[in-house]
Amino acid sequence: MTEVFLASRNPKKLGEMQRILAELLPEIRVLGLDDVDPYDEPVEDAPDFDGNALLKARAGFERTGLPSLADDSGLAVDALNGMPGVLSARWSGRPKDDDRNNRLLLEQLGDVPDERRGAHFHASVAFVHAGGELVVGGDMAGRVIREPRGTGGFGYDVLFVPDDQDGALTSAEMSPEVKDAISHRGRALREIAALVVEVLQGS
Ligand SMILES: O=P(O)(O)OP(=O)(O)OP(=O)(O)OC[C@H]1O[C@@H](n2cnc3c(O)ncnc32)[C@H](O)[C@@H]1O
Ligand SMILES: [Mg+2]
Repeated sequence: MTEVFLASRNPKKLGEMQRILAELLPEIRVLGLDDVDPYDEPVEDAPDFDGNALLKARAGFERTGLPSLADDSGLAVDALNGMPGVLSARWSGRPKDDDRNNRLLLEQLGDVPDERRGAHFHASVAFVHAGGELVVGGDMAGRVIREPRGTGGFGYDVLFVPDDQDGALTSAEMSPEVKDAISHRGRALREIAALVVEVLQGS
């Protein structure tokens, strides 16, 4: 069984990446941080998504010796000048809490009219292995609505209506397959996939 380490503690994110990778490499085992001996995880203090993805993937490779992937992602809201951005996970403070983050975002955007509620998700996916490292990005454009809708996905999905798919459903109301097809994470992971497959099949 081919193994890749995915340096993430977010089970929903891990699940999405596992799903997308399984399509490309049916015999793949994706290990998360909970599946390996604990190590001191790096503080996600880089100024941008690429930097944070790389520092998580580098630490993963150094500690496990396995080809390692990491995703750093977030929601960039136009009316907030691109925030929460790299601060998305803990926007309303520690410990990380998706519902509290969503409530805070809604409050902050309370006076922002519909035509100025544009936003996009970004994911940077880094891949670090014995032969080198690479980072690629993907985006999903849309807008922030005024109350949560849907039970799928995670994080800010309940508040986000992607422009794709007629701009009707939130990314929490879409099937997992549709979200993967249009999401920031799906786009970035599919772009990096050829190299991942090559490295994993050769190992
Ligand atoms: O760092 P790891 O351990 O991978 O897990 P994390 O949840 O802390 O992940 P990030 O540091 O990359 O923060 C990403 C945050 O951005 C938000 N986010 C990212 N992708 C999302 C998506 O597809 N749908 C909804 N929210 C998303 C959500 O709040 C995440 O917690
Ligand atoms: Mg994080």
